[in-house]
This record gives sequence, C-alpha cells and structure tokens, in this order.
Amino acid sequence: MRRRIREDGLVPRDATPEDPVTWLIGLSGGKDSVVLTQLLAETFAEDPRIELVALSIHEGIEGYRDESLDAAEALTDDLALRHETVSYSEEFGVRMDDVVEDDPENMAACAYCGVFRRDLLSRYADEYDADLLLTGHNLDDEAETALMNFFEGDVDQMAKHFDASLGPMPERSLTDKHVPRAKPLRDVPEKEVALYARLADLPAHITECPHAEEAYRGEIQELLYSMEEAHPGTRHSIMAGYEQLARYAAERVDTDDGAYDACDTCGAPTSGDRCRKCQLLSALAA
Ligand SMILES: Nc1ncnc2c1ncn2[C@@H]1O[C@H](COP(=O)(O)OP(=O)(O)OP(=O)(O)O)[C@@H](O)[C@H]1O
Repeated sequence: MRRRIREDGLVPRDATPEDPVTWLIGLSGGKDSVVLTQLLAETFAEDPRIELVALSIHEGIEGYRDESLDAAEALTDDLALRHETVSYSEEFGVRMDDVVEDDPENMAACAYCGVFRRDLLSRYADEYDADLLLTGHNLDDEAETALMNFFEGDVDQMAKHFDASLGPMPERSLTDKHVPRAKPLRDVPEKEVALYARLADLPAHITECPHAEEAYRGEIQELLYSMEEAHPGTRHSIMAGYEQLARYAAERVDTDDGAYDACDTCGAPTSGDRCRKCQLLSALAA
C-alpha cells in the first residue's frame, strides 16, 4: 500500500505541516476499508502533512450496516481518528431496505445504492475540503471493473477511470468538479486483505450485503476466480495491461469535455439538467 501511495504521488510535494492536506476515507466497516484506515493511520500517524477523516454512510440496511458502523466506530476510537457518519434517510429521506421494495426503475439494488453513495462521498469530500477521497477497493474489485470495461467495449470509461482514480496523480487530467479519488489497496488480493484483518484482529464486519445482486459483476467474478486458479497472477497482469491502455485512452479522450453543469435540483455537477441521484429520488417519490 505504501509503495502504491508513493508511486501514484498521492502525497503532494507542496504539503507542509503548516499547510496540510485532508484525506477523506470511505469507511464502511467492511474488511477492505477497515484495513485501509488502519494502514493509513499507522503510516501517517507521525506525519503532520496529512489529516485523515473517516466517513461512514448508513444506507438504511437493517442489521447489516448497523453492525459494520459499530466496527467503524470501534476502529476510529481505537485510532483516535475523526469519524463522521451520515445516512441516506437523513440526506435523501430514503432507506435501501425500502428502495429495493419500491424499485421504480427495475434495477439491481447496487445501481441505486452506488449512485447515492458516490453523491455523498463527493459531497462530503467537498464539505470537509478534502484533497483526496480514498476507498478500500482491492485487486479483485479493480480487475472486475477492468474486465467489465473491456467486455462492454467502453474505452471512454477506461479513460475516465484513469483520470478519476487509477492513474498516478501527475498524469491525471483533474477537474475542479470532483475531488480526486485513490484506491491504495488496489494491488492487494481480496483474500490477503481479509487475512490481514483477521491476523491484526481488526474490528471488521465481514458479511455480504443482503441486497447485493450485481448479476454481471458476479459472472465476471466467477470468470476471474477460475482464470486465477488456472493461471496465478491473472488479476495482476490484467491490471498492468489495463492501466497502460487506460493511460493511452485518457490521452486521447477528453474526460472533462466542459459538459459539466450544476444539477437544477441539488447543484451537484452533472452533464444533463438533473443529476442521476435526483432522477432516482424523484422516481422513488412518485
Ligand atoms: N457505507 C459506506 N460508507 C463509507 N464508505 C463506503 C461505504 N460503502 C462502501 N464504501 C467505500 O467503497 C469501497 C468499496 O465498496 P464495497 O461495496 O466493496 O464495500 P464493502 O464490501 O461494504 O466493504 P469493504 O470494501 O470495506 O470491505 C469500500 O472499501 C469503502 O471505502
């Protein structure tokens, strides 16, 4: 993780103890974000150039999220880290347990949840003046995303991925519309993250979300498991090649084509009149 942070140039050269940078960590209380938070806190405990803040989002998933937020609370207490908690119900007036029942757009639960979560992570990153938003995505998560972009033939998405979170900082085209993101655990296989959480006895909540049903991602996951078993190292080589291709794509595709506007309803950056989150909230309210 430390090598990844160094190679990606995540700590800006001009950060000083007098003028530190703020890193917002998305802390779900699951194993990946718990390990990420623990390692970042250890690494930067004595570094006055970096201020860490953890943000946990309660999606309104009874039982599941209550327990993982307890884990997040225990960890941040232990690390004496600033920890903020927000919820879909307070922010949007919806709970995922009800959204899956209503399902006005006939979509998987993760499709709603991902839009709402991204909105809150970006909004609070802005609110806390964060310079970087860090999430616990691991090697398996990233290799799945890479393969999905390949299989969907979505080169523009590869370019966006590079500029948003994948590329080394100096090589990314950054916009002032979104706080840059980073995934420092993206070289570490999921099983190794889980093992670390167990061996370090971290308070991680290791259970699958009861609403998880991303059918396509599930198929890709199966494919990756079997390829990795037959050809160890497949995930790493996918990522090495993908990063290179995404870099070339980002050089050719203008990922900030100036098409950003403010959403008519909430003011969030969007390429249309209304952002996706506001469209979904209207559909849920109808
Ligand atoms: N409820 C949440 N609150 C804050 N951050 C979140 C939340 N859910 C996800 N994230 C961020 O997005 C990353 C990837 O999400 P994913 O759905 O894989 O998480 P998870 O399986 O709930 O937990 P983890 O990845 O921490 O094991 C997480 O590692 C975390 O950084």
